[in-house]
Amino acid sequence: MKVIRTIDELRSELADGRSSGRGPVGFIPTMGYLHEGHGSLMELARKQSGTVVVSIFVNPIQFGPGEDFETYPRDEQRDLSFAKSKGVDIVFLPSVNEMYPQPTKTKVSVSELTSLLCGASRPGHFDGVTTVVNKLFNIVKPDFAYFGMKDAQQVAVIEQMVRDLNLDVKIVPCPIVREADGLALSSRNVYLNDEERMQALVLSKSLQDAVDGMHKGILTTAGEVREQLTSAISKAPLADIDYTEILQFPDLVSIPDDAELETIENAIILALAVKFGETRLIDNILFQPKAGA
Ligand SMILES: Nc1ncnc2c1ncn2[C@@H]1O[C@H](COP(=O)(O)OP(=O)(O)OP(=O)(O)O)[C@@H](O)[C@H]1O
Ligand SMILES: CC(C)(CO)[C@@H](O)C(=O)[O-]
Ligand code: BAL
Repeated sequence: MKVIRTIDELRSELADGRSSGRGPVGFIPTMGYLHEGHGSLMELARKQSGTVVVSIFVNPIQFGPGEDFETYPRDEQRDLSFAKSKGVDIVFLPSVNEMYPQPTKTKVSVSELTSLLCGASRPGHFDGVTTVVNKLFNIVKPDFAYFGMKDAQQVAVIEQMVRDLNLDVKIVPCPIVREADGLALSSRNVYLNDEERMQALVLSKSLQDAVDGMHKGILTTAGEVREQLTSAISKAPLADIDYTEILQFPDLVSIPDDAELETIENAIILALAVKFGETRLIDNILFQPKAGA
C-alpha cells in the first residue's frame, strides 16, 4: 500500500496505473479515524476496482465556526493499518496546505437539496463538501466513488452535483453499517460517554419502530411519523433534537403532515440529527411505501 501526501505524486502514480492497464479506479473519500463503516466501502471498492484509493482529509471548509474541526478524532497510524487490512492500494493524506495553498475563491454549491436537514443546521457545510469532493475527483479521476448512506443527504447532494456538472464518475451509495445494538458507526461515536452512548440507541430504535409502524399500517401519515419520532427521542433525557424529518428520497422533497404515506410513489427517508452533550449524531432509514403493492 502506498501512502501519498502530495497531489503531484498521486497524479503520477495513478497515471502509471492507467498506462499499465490496472483497471478501474475506485475512490473512497473519508475524514479518517476509520471504522467498519468506511471498511465496507473499501471492501466493495476492492471487488469492483483495479486500484482502490482512500483519501483521509479533515476538510476545514466544511466545518462551521464553533464546530469540531480542531478536535475531530485523528489517528494516522491506526488508519493506515486499517486501510492495509482492507486491501487498499493508495492512501492519499494531504495536508491542509496541500489542498488549500491559498483560501479557495471558488466554491461548488448545490442549491435546494442543501437548504434543509444538515444544511439548515450547518450553514455552508455542503458547499465545503461539494468543493472538496470536486477537487478530489479532479485529482483522482475515479471511475467509481463510494459514499455511505449514513450521510444520505450527502449522497443526494453529490449525485446531483455529478449530474449537473457531467462529472465522469459513478457514485456508489453503500448501506449503513451498525453496531450489534443498532448504533450507526461514526467516527464521532468516540466522543460519547457511557450514558450518552446508551441513550444514543434511541436513534436507530425510533427509526426502526417508525418503519414497523408504517408497515403495520399504524402510522399512516407523515405527521404521525414525525410525532412518533419526536416523542420517542424526547424520552431520552440527554437527547437534544436538531431535526426529525420525513422526506422523499433522493429529491428531499418534504412530505406534508397530512399526506397519506401509501399515496407516495417514491422512496421515503426518515432522517434524524440529535445532539448528546456536544456530540451531534445523524441516522436515517429508507422506506418504500409501495413496496410489494
Ligand atoms: N456507519 C457507516 N456505514 C456506512 N458508511 C459510513 C458509515 N459511517 C461513515 N460512512 C461513510 O464513510 C465516508 C466517510 O465518512 P466520514 O469519514 O465522515 O466518517 P463518519 O464516521 O461519518 O464521521 P462523522 O460522522 O464523525 O463525520 C462517508 O461516505 C460516510 O457516509
Ligand atoms: C465526503 C467527505 C470525505 C468530504 O470531506 C466527508 O464529508 C465525509 O467524510 O463524509
Ligand atoms: N460525514 C460527514 C462529514 C461531517 O460531518 O463533516
